[in-house]
Amino acid sequence: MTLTVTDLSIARGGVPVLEGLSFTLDAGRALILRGPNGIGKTTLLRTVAGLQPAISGRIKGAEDRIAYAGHSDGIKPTLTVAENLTFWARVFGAGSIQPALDAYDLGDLTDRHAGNLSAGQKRRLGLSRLLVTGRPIWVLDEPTVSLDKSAVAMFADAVRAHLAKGGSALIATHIELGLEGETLDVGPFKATPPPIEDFDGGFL
Ligand SMILES: Nc1ncnc2c1ncn2[C@@H]1O[C@H](COP(=O)(O)OP(=O)(O)OP(=O)(O)O)[C@@H](O)[C@H]1O
Repeated sequence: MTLTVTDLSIARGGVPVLEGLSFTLDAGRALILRGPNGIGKTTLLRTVAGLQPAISGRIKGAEDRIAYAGHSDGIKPTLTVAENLTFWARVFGAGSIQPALDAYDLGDLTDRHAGNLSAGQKRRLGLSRLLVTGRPIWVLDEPTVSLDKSAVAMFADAVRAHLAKGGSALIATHIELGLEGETLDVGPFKATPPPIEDFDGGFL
């Protein structure tokens, strides 16, 4: 099923950031979001993931189908790596955590408390969580932050495998991931700032 975003306008902190944005994301495809810092990529991903409402527009095909990985790793520091994945697998009703451990080379860290992992290891654990959700649409915000070169390759491999199985991915990133897919520059959709209605010209 295709994710369809139509004429979407979104705000952050009450301030419009993007307007008139439309795109589709088909099964088996990746869409890479580009745009400068502060343009509204995170706001767009949060809106698509259902974490905040849009000002206007429509999002179709997202209901109960999205796994979101934002800036925070979303891990539970007092649980071990294996316990974290088992927790999420139970939440989503998924099976074995082994494929997730294998994909991100976490096998030697299974009994380590997540709070004691390095930043890159935490990020690998956070991304491995996607694999136990069973959700078809991955919505990912700067997923490679803190990852070294080999971990970036693990991530790209995981996304390719997900797409090959009919999943899809919407990814905001500033780096080149080497993934096949389309790119959407959100810059042209920057919202027009609202007029300042109570400005007192006499102040000048
Ligand atoms: N909690 C908040 N309250 C008010 N404004 C915010 C909040 N978080 C972000 N903003 C503002 O909303 C705008 C869009 O931010 P957003 O995080 O969506 O941009 P981005 O494109 O993801 O940026 P980056 O590439 O730096 O991650 C920015 O101007 C930002 O300063």
